[in-house]
Amino acid sequence: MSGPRPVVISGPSGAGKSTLLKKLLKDYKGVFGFSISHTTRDPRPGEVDGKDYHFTNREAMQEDIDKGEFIETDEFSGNLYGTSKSAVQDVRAKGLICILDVDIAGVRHIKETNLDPIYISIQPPSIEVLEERLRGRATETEEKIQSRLEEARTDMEECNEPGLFDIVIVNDDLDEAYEKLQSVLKEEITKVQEVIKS
Ligand SMILES: Nc1ncnc2c1ncn2[C@@H]1O[C@H](COP(=O)(O)OP(=O)(O)OP(=O)(O)O)[C@@H](O)[C@H]1O
Ligand SMILES: Nc1nc2c(ncn2[C@@H]2O[C@H](COP(=O)(O)O)[C@@H](O)[C@H]2O)c(=O)[nH]1
Repeated sequence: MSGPRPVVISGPSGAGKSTLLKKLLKDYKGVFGFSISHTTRDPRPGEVDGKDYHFTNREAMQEDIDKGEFIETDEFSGNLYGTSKSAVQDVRAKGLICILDVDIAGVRHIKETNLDPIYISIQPPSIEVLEERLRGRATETEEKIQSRLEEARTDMEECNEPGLFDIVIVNDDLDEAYEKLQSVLKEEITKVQEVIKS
């Protein structure tokens, strides 16, 4: 499919991906579109089905996976997550920059496809800060916090693997991290803005 390059955002749970993406989507209305993933986890307070995720159950999701409807899926912290082909096509059909928020296993799966996105890793300044953020968000049980921190240790080690990401952004100061994110995406943003103007 032609159009702007998609963007894959990855990084440990609690690093600040959603915070940065919400700002980006708000500041660049009509430029970006979010690929709405499927998940078997329960919605958090305030999350909306069909907006934040397609909340589903394991049986239904497995059936759709077996039908070949997903680009990639992964088991993360006891739940199934996945990007459906239609989630990406819906955004790209509108000429928008498609943003995918996936874990590091998802990044590796996407590398095997012909999507050709820009790969960005958002990292916390340290595991201690990450733990504080996860606890501060107050959305996970103690067991889930521990399992997410375990996944985070692997992510923090693997993110600097040569060729895996185009850029690793450390989200310490939010404004600085957002500046870096915008600057990596500038070329694609400009392309879409020029199409809008023409
Ligand atoms: N630079 C920052 N400084 C301080 N707090 C931050 C910063 N960035 C994000 N946070 C806070 O950290 C918490 C986790 O952020 P967020 O939910 O965006 O993480 P995430 O990477 O999207 O996690 P997940 O993958 O679990 O969805 C939130 O409470 C958010 O407000
Ligand atoms: N491989 C995939 N990973 C995904 C997808 N959607 C989200 N995620 C990742 O899951 C964890 C946890 O997310 P949370 O919303 O439960 O906190 C996080 O790292 C996301 O990036 C997906 O479609 N595929």
